[in-house]
Amino acid sequence: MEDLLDHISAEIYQNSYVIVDNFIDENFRKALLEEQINLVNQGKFRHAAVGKGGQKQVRTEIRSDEVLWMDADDLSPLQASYWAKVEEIRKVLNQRCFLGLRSFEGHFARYPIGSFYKRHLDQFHAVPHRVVTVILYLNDSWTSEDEGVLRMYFSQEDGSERYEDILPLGGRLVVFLSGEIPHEVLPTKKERISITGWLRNID
Ligand SMILES: O=C(O)CCC(=O)C(=O)O
Ligand SMILES: [Fe+2]
Repeated sequence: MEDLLDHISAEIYQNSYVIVDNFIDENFRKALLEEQINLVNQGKFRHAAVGKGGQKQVRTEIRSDEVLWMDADDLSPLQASYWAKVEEIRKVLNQRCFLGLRSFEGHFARYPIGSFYKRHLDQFHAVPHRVVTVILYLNDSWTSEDEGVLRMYFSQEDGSERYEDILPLGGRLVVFLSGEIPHEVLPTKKERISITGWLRNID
């Protein structure tokens, strides 16, 4: 974990994003996935909203995933174990990148077949406190035919833009600066399961 934390902080510092494969081992991934599927089956997931506070609304033309927010005071042992790993990332990013990260918030996400999340930034006027986005994919298998990629956009020095498509491979962790990298989830052809969270500069 030490080397990995070094790697994550160095990449965030230099490139504003990092992708780590096999961030969790297969047994842990399968257990988290099973727990999440049970919660889905219990009807606990809701259409995700966009915006914040009074502005919050379900806009399925912008995002059509379903989410369940994690309750920091009521985490299952598996969730607590993932939370602890994110806590390590939070600390190393503060030490090496001076990001002043104070807390984490996160939700489970389920993208049913055909769902997507249009291009956006995770940090904007309504949610200014999200500094670092942390996504963990839990899917059993994924190929390019399943689509549903995370597309991240990068502006280049000549003013043009390039993008990179990231498959939501199980065990893969994606970390990036919430206010710097516009991204979207392209329509998925297979149910797509993940945990998305944000390290914030408030408590
Ligand atoms: O699941 C993903 O790949 C990205 C999700 C996302 O952009 C978000 O929830 O803000
Ligand atoms: Fe996002």
